[in-house]
Amino acid sequence: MPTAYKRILLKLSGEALMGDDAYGINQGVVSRIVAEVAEVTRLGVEVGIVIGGGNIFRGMAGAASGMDRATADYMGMMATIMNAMALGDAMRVAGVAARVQSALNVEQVVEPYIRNKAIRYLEEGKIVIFAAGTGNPFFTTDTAAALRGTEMEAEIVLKATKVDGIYTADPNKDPAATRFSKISFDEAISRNLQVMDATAFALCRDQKLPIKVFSIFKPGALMRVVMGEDEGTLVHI
Ligand SMILES: Nc1ncnc2c1ncn2[C@@H]1O[C@H](COP(=O)(O)OP(=O)(O)OP(=O)(O)O)[C@@H](O)[C@H]1O
Ligand SMILES: O=c1ccn([C@@H]2O[C@H](COP(=O)(O)O)[C@@H](O)[C@H]2O)c(=O)[nH]1
Repeated sequence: MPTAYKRILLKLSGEALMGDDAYGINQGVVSRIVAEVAEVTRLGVEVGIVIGGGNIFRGMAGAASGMDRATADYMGMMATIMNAMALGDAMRVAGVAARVQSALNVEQVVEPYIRNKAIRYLEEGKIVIFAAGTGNPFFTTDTAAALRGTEMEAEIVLKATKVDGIYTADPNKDPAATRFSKISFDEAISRNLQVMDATAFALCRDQKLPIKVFSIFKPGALMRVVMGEDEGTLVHI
């Protein structure tokens, strides 16, 4: 069976990397994610990854506690670099070819984001892990996923998160919330659904780049999404 997509941009939740731990990176979780991504690349799918930072630092929390927002956001972006390095190293251990590129310059540690080089890596079958979000404060890694997905000419952004799709309300707060199997960008934005920020939704809508939201905790879900099976919630034009 052919895959539904040739090139995908996978947004991995930072918070999901904690597993059952209180913070940080759970190696068991990271190894399982690496195995699932590797399985997809073996089918010939080109994979770019944007990783979040919520397991280490979230800028809004810093700002809420009195820290300058931009400073807090730069700390958040640096947290995503740590996650990207951990993921890249787990890929190396698993024998999976991967490169980390950062939107903030930390050249002694990882290479800078260079669009053409990233595309070449993807064409060579290497996974590219995009670190440091967009490189700008006041944004999120969801928006970075929309941006890199557009730049890489991916066919879809896959948001792998802690819930199994988009609900009428946050399912962690409202047990009566029901899941959409698909929803338009306009409806997701007008309903102000907080699963993804409005900037990310708007960029994907304008670039006609669909999004699929699914659970990172559900084994095999990534493969099912890549095979075009019914999984999670599709956000469409
Ligand atoms: N309408 C909704 N449908 C689904 N989830 C929602 C909704 N509204 C809010 N959420 C919340 O959004 C969360 C996912 O977004 P969040 O930004 O917290 O995580 P992430 O982007 O996957 O992770 P990170 O920011 O750590 O990288 C879910 O865990 C859920 O609690
Ligand atoms: O483009 C970006 C991306 C991220 N940030 C900051 O990093 C943290 C962590 O990212 P999450 O998307 O929440 O996982 C975020 O809260 C921002 O503080 C950023 O400033 N710019």
